Amino acid sequence: MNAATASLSLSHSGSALSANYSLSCISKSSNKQLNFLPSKTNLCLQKRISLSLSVHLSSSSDGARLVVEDDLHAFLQILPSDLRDRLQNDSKRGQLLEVILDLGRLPEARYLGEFGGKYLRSTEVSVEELEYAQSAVGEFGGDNRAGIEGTLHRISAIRSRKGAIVGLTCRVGRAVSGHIDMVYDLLHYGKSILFVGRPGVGKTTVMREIARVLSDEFQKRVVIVDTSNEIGGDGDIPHSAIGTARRMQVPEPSLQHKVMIEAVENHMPEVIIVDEIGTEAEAHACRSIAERGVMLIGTAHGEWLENIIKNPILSDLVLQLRKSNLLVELTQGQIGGVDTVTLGDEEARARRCQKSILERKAPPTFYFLIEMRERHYWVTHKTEKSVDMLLRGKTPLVEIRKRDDRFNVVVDRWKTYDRHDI
Ligand SMILES: Nc1ncnc2c1ncn2[C@@H]1O[C@H](COP(=O)(O)OP(=O)(O)OP(=O)(O)O)[C@@H](O)[C@H]1O
Repeated sequence: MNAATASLSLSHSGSALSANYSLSCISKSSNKQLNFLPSKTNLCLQKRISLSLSVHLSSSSDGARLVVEDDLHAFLQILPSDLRDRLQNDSKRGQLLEVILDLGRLPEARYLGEFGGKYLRSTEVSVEELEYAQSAVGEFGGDNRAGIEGTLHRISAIRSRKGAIVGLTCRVGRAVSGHIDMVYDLLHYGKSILFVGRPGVGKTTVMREIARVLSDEFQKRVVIVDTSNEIGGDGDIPHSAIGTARRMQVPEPSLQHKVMIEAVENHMPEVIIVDEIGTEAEAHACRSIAERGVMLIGTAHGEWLENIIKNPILSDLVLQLRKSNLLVELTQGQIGGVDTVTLGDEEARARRCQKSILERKAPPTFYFLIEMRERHYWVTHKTEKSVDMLLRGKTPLVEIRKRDDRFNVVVDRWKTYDRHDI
């Protein structure tokens, strides 16, 4: 795998910066020029006077595949100056995931994957340093998250009982182009897709790229319901990483479901993108949107499809039980909060199944469910089929999508589902 890093700095003073930049490289195999970034990007920066973009390329030996763009310079500005200098010269800064600032503790940097974490100095974080960081970021919302205007970085606060900020988790946001290869073919179906995966595996980052590809390449009317401004970045003008997708901000996280419905009723979207579906109201809003024929791209916390089936709040995303008139009793199910339908002998014989089965009464809201096990290792379910198999105690067949050591996407079809194969 080849990797290249390019740094680009732009300086400006005034209210708006119009930057012309393009990045291209020559594919070794075809000798073709590949363009990764738009040749003209308008960056409206109200306050910042300089901008530094780091662009990292991860590529296979026959051509570039992934372009990762961060704005680490803006991120570093909110940190104490000694940490800023240290991270600026850090050889692993391309892998920096988060900086943790907890009052009275040593500041820590956490890196992607195998790089782990490390303390950044031997003295504790002070109140003043937390206050400085707080003043350098936008306002914290009801979900205790804030951003840095014009960037994709996310700053999350931990508060004392009195409401004072005593800890900050500062996450580096990145715009990634090329990772969409993992699911590009699925987008052609126009069906809803739910991504699940542990925190930090890259769900939001992939939402962003899907928004861009569906709006710019597929020419769809895409609306992002952006609860903490994490997909489209902080500020009223969304980041160019979402392409021409429109972004609706959410005044208060508990209103996410209302904004989802408002998006459909007022703005005629063909696609709605929503991160972190976590409440019953949001799950119902998803169903209602899907029933109106709008494609949904969403994420939820949980590692496996079974986590969603067993979660009484989210299970509506993947199944809805049918109360068959053939049922003779309803008992507490073998699967989490799901009920078991017990069939009469005749019906069980006719269906050649056990007497106790679990049934859906409607197709799942999300046609595909993707378990993001690792950044480059995804398990794809056809939700309806997999749910039916799991409810009957059988093992579904799935598709494994991963990158090989040359960074090409490899799709293994008809694989037996195994929760522990990575
Ligand atoms: N393909 C990628 N290449 C490089 N960095 C990436 C990639 N995908 C994600 N990242 C980085 O990994 C970190 C976590 O990504 P992201 O916020 O998308 O995860 P997440 O699964 O949405 O997490 P959470 O559930 O906590 O919101 C971010 O710093 C992001 O910039």
